[in-house]
Amino acid sequence: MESSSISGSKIDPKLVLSHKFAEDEFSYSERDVAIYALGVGACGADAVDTKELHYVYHRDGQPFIKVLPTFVSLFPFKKSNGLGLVDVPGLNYEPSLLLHGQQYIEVYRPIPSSGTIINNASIAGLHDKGKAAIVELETTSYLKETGEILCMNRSTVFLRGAGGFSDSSKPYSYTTYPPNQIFRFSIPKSKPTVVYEDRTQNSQALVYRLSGDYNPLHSDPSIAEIARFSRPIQHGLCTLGFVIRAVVKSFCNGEPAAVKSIFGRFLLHVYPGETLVTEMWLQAPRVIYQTKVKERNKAVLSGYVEIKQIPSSL
Ligand SMILES: CCCCCCC/C=C/C(=O)SCCNC(=O)CCNC(=O)[C@H](O)C(C)(C)COP(=O)(O)OP(=O)(O)OC[C@H]1O[C@@H](n2cnc3c(N)ncnc32)[C@H](O)[C@@H]1OP(=O)(O)O
Repeated sequence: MESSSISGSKIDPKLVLSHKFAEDEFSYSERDVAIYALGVGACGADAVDTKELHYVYHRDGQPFIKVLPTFVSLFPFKKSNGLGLVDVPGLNYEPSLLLHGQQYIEVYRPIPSSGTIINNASIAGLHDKGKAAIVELETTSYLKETGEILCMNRSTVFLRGAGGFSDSSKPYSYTTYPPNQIFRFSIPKSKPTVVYEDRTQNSQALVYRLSGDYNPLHSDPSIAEIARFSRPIQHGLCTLGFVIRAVVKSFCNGEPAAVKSIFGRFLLHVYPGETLVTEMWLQAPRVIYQTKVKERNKAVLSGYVEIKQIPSSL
């Protein structure tokens, strides 16, 4: 296999994997946490929801607002040069054809409602899928004040048209992490433990982008068309935020600090305004989930959440 199908999309694995990102620092406030929560639909169905108001408001005098575990999925976007996958030597691709493929998150301690974070990023994987290249960006985030590790994000991007860079008959595939780190799961055939339905707003992506992912694929009809969609699509991480909020509500009594790790694979795009129906199966300590878009009856996301302690009432 040699060069790729889209001109200008040439990948040099050696160069890509040897790239070193500069350390990044950024701060966030409770306002950022609340805007994120609204962007992933918190209180969207019920403004006084007792399991959600604490994400956006100091309910009953609580000193800090609570932070959804997926808030940390924003951290890789806080790089000084934006997305983090631009200006990587040897990584040439057509940006309008980039799609978010998967997200894996580990949260090691309670997420503060404000703080200063230091990010360390590296390329953790590169795969040649022929029609596409897959790149995995791993970002470990530390609390600046104490130096403690807070979380890790592994973001997988699917670069349509950028595959075909292997120089042997075996497709190139490399990761820096052990394959067993991500739990292999299949969607159970049994009846789900909980089914949760949530309608996204027509303006959902326009609200979500204010949290820091300004890719015009999610806001600009002409860019969406170049990317081969009929209209702007929802950010994958916005959909993931909706789903994990449903898991926290259904299995953690609304307590976001109960979440240990999260995995999600984006199976198909979501258009803002569509209804997400999430089926969840409790397989302690995990909740396996699959989300479908009701209007098209298509699966759009599946994965699992690992929970520290399942309430005994479940
Ligand atoms: C700072 C971090 C950067 C983060 C990125 C930020 C940019 C954000 C962009 C978005 O939010 S885009 C919106 C969210 N994403 C989507 O809507 C994508 C939805 N998924 C799809 O449309 C499809 O799944 C796909 C990605 C186009 C792939 O479908 P396709 O039919 O082309 O693939 P297959 O033929 O089934 O498989 C080929 C090969 O690739 C592997 N694979 C398939 N899907 C994924 C995936 N989602 N993630 C990772 N890998 C995937 C699949 O296993 C096959 O590999 P092999 O099994 O053959 O080895």
